[in-house]
Amino acid sequence: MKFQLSIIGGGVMGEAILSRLVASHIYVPADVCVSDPMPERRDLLAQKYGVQVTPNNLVAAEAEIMLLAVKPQSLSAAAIGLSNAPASCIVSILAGVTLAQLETMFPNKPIVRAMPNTPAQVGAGVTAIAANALVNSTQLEAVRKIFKAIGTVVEVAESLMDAVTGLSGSGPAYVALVIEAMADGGVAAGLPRAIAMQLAMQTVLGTAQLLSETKLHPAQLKDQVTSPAGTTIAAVAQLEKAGLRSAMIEAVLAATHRAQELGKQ
Ligand SMILES: NC(=O)C1=CN([C@@H]2O[C@H](COP(=O)(O)OP(=O)(O)OC[C@H]3O[C@@H](n4cnc5c(N)ncnc54)[C@H](OP(=O)(O)O)[C@@H]3O)[C@@H](O)[C@H]2O)C=CC1
Ligand SMILES: O=C(O)[C@@H]1CCC=N1
Repeated sequence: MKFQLSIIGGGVMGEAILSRLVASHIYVPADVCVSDPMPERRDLLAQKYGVQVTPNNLVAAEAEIMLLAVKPQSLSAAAIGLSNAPASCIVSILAGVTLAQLETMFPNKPIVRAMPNTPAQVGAGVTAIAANALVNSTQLEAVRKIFKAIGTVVEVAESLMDAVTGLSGSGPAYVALVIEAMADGGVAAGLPRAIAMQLAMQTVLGTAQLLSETKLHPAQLKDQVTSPAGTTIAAVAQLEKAGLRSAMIEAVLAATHRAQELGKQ
């Protein structure tokens, strides 16, 4: 096979995955090909990572693993002529697009559906994967290795992939909104912007680390912070009044439903 790995679509996620794979020496850059329609994008990726680039998806399809990283709306166009792609294994990170749909486009191929997230850019992503019946253990291990390079990997039933998309796939945007809003609150209370941002970010990072390392339930942590008649319970009362928890639940459900809609297009 001409390439060990090809990435169809060198956008935000394509580059995030590529950058970590090259940095961790999982692939030799010359064995990787990225296909993208934009010449400027191709030039940038070739220069920055030393990989092969092409505007032609058929060229990129000559790879052991072909990773689809285009928008769901671009999939039909990107897949033209690829139904008999020589690729040994196909991996899709597209929101909403099901294994059944991919199996129709790529008949009789081993296919893995995956949902990573943007902390992949700094190796702190989380990716859920679900494979079809044709994926063998060597191929699954190779796919796991790709996603381990960008963070942690969990295997889920394919029926849960839209929910994963609604939670962790889209989740970095929710957390970013929370951090921005916390910093705005700090500024409203008189803190300089840069310090407010640092405090907000480190509070989110540190809290996630604390929960992860101690395995405390979030409610126990909240109880540890809330002194009787103190500052925190005054804030928590406001958050409950504003429906923060309900809003977050509805947000994850809305993103899950949207992923289901994207799969129906
Ligand atoms: N962004 C995120 O946080 C996450 C995204 N995803 C999924 O990853 C996929 C990519 O998302 P993202 O990286 O954000 O999107 P981007 O738009 O940044 O990247 C998609 C890339 O594919 C290129 N492209 C368009 N048409 C074709 C084609 N026919 N052949 C080859 N390349 C093509 C685009 O070029 P051009 O811009 O010129 O059209 C663009 O460079 C989506 O399906 C999304 O659902 C999954 C997890 C997280
Ligand atoms: O917003 C989207 O559709 C993509 C999928 C998950 C994160 N971003």
